[in-house]
Amino acid sequence: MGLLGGSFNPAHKGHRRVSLAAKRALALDEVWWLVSPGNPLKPAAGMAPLAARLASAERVARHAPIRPTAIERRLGTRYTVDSLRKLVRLYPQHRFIWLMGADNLAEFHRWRDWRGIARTVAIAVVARPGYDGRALASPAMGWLRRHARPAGQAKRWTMWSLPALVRLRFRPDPTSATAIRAADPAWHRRMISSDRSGAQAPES
Ligand SMILES: Nc1ncnc2c1ncn2[C@@H]1O[C@H](COP(=O)(O)OP(=O)(O)OP(=O)(O)O)[C@@H](O)[C@H]1O
Ligand SMILES: O=C(O)c1ccc[n+]([C@@H]2O[C@H](COP(=O)([O-])O)[C@@H](O)[C@H]2O)c1
Repeated sequence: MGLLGGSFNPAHKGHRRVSLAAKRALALDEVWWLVSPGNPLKPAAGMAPLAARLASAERVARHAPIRPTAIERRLGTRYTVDSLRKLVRLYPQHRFIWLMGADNLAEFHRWRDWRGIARTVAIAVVARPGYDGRALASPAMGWLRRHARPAGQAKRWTMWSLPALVRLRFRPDPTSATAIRAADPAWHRRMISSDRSGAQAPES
């Protein structure tokens, strides 16, 4: 399974494209979207309610092998390292790979126990316009570089010993939630609040 964590404030076609391209490149069954209760590094101001963000994710993921979830709310976790440790225990039948855009890799050294994340699951980084240079020069990459695997072997990721990092290059997609919010600050008011915001386990 691929895991794409995010604020999804709101979800957009970049999330969908990246997920489907990663699914193909890594031969994944599905991509689960972890719609975050709140990114620990982002201010709460300007963050739409979880129900609206999850509803936007459900809309964007429609008819795709993508499962939007608010599982971190159910697990009571906010830091990725905690979420991943719980998911790995909860779903021993699955192997997980963490997907993230290059913008997140550029900041990865600020995440709680980021080396612990890399020791828990494999990581796939997707190129993102404007961020790739910074991501490559980032403090986390200084450590992760020695664990890099060739993209040509990406489909074998479940065989890799950890830590393992693969950089995937697809046609870059410049879509960003920041630009969408700037053009339409009230987007979340139109989202029908969903009963499912209580965060289904993906298989429940
Ligand atoms: N266009 C894109 N190309 C590659 N990765 C992306 C793209 N958009 C989002 N991502 C990745 O998806 C994950 C969730 O992103 P997020 O929900 O923060 O969207 P965003 O567009 O980056 O939002 P914001 O502009 O508010 O920071 C992150 O790992 C991010 O890097
Ligand atoms: O665990 C951390 O310290 C941490 C710090 C910043 C971001 N994250 C996670 O990174 C993912 C992407 O967040 P965002 O807001 O850039 O979409 C999301 O799952 C967050 O919970 C996690």
